Amino acid sequence: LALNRPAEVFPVHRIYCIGRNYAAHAREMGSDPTREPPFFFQKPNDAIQYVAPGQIADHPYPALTRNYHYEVELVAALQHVFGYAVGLDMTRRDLQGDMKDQKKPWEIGKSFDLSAPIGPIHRVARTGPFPRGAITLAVNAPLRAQGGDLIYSGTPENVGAVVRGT
Ligand SMILES: O=C(O)/C=C/C(=O)CC(=O)C(=O)O
Repeated sequence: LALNRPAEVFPVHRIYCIGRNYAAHAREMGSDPTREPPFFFQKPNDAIQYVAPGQIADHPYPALTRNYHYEVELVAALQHVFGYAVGLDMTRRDLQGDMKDQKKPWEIGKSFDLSAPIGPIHRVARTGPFPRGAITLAVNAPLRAQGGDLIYSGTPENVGAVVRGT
């Protein structure tokens, strides 16, 4: 995975995502954030779709779903914390919902090719830590969402459906 300086890369080992890390997102998905702590799920390495700064990526609308969602998240690249990036935890929400109903793992809804688009990693040595700050996503222009191993830290709230391109 590329860093924000040319010719430097971060070798990705595992991709962990934190589920229901933000109370507002737990609520918007219909669960009660006071009843359970956050938890982890994983995406495979080929979920990564690197998007260079200033580029518009061609992201395929995946098979099987009729309700494909974006979730924008702060990503921490670990070696302690080596750096930060902004990533999307793309979600086949209808398939995830079916698995939730059956109390089964969410893999089919969360863990598929290109389901983890991500920008460059910014070294923490240059940025410093982020004790607070906004995470924003512009969907076709307007702002919609705030908010070794990569930790997708969970979406704050305001997830939304992806509209199939032409
Ligand atoms: O509770 C749900 O129905 C859905 C939760 C998620 O999709 C969890 C996340 O991916 C997150 O918290 O970012």
